Amino acid sequence: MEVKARAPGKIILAGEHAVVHGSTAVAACIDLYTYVSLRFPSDSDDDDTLKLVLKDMELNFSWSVTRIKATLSHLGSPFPSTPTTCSMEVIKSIAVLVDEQNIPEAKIGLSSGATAFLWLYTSIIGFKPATVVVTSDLPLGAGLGSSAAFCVSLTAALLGSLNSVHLDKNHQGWLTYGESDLDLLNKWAFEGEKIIHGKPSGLDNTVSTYGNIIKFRSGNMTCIKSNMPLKMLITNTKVGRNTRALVAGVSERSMRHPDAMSSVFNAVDSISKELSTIIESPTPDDLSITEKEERLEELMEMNQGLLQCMGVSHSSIETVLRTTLKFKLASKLTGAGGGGCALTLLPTLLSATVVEKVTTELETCGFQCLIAGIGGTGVEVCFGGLS
Ligand SMILES: Nc1ncnc2c1ncn2[C@@H]1O[C@H](COP(=O)(O)OP(=O)(O)OP(=O)(O)O)[C@@H](O)[C@H]1O
Ligand SMILES: C[C@@](O)(CCO)CC(=O)[O-]
Ligand SMILES: [Mg+2]
Repeated sequence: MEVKARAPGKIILAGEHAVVHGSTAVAACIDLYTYVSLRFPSDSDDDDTLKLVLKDMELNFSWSVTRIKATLSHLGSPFPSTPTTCSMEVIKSIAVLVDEQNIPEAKIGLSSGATAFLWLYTSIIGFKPATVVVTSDLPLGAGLGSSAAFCVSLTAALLGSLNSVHLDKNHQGWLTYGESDLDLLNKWAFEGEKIIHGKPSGLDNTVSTYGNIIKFRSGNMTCIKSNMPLKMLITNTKVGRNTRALVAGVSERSMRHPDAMSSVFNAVDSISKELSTIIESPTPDDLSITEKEERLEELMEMNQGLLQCMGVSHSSIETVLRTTLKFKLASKLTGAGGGGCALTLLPTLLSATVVEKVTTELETCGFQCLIAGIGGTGVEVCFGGLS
């Protein structure tokens, strides 16, 4: 049997980092996906290996199931309906299994992904041989939620292989999970994100699971129905960074300056709330589309200033801000910052010539630009053929 799953990446319109400290954030999924295929060997195959193939990275991991079982069977796996946090002790045991794979130094960042994989696989499936193949449209470690899309798509494929989920396995093409299965899936993906991020807010896995545009605060989400066109240029500075280190850096700063940082987080909370109100408010209302766009641009600039206060901007992001400002366009970093991607609002009346000019200038700096569709469906699974 083969189960395929795909989960989208995301952009954060407002509230990254502050959301880890209890502020509101607004995020939308984008139409770039991570894909997972899960295949169990037939009973006649004499196969004792669990394989993880990271196709885009040209990396093949393979573990003996007997060896994994010797390391983890004391946990009582599998426990698919009880999402559980991987303890530090178990992370260390899994790290030994991952280290044995001799990941090249240049790709060592993938070890946290491999650790999350082993935790999710053994917790949900147990000790069974299988081959899991992962591919992704998303740049890794660039602020577009690759870690969450990885955890969500993997969990979707794993849960999809169980008989306990409520899915029509004869359906041809992509299928969405029902609400209670989605809730379970999201909880497991959050446990995977904890292994990769350290202290995630849950925003990224939630938007990848449920899709749409969401407002999120302290683990609770509300879907936002946008009443205006939202076209964003995404610029990838290609400066690598790691969300875990950036999140830890903000927490350290907030321990050194608790009062000042709490004011920063409060200001971000107000920005996210105002931004979601503007997006949702009916048009024509008291504000025209252009007026709404101007307010959004101002809020994005304010949010970017506060992200600078948190210490997560980067000279490459400042270059994007300066370049887009020459064309009177507002930008902010998106995701964890420290490099990675920036968002630029493209107003409805902006001419195609200006979009082309700004894109060319950003690309001349060595950056990569794209316009993604935002706010579509979240995670999906597939058992049959895909047309
Ligand atoms: N397709 C994938 N295959 C394996 N591991 C992955 C994959 N995608 C992400 N990861 C894991 O997630 C890590 C990147 O996560 P990180 O949170 O730092 O960045 P991001 O999720 O792309 O950005 P952000 O969290 O700011 O949105 C990778 O180093 C890897 O360990
Ligand atoms: C930086 C952060 O706010 C968003 C990363 O995409 C971390 C998180 O919310 O877990
Ligand atoms: Mg991430």
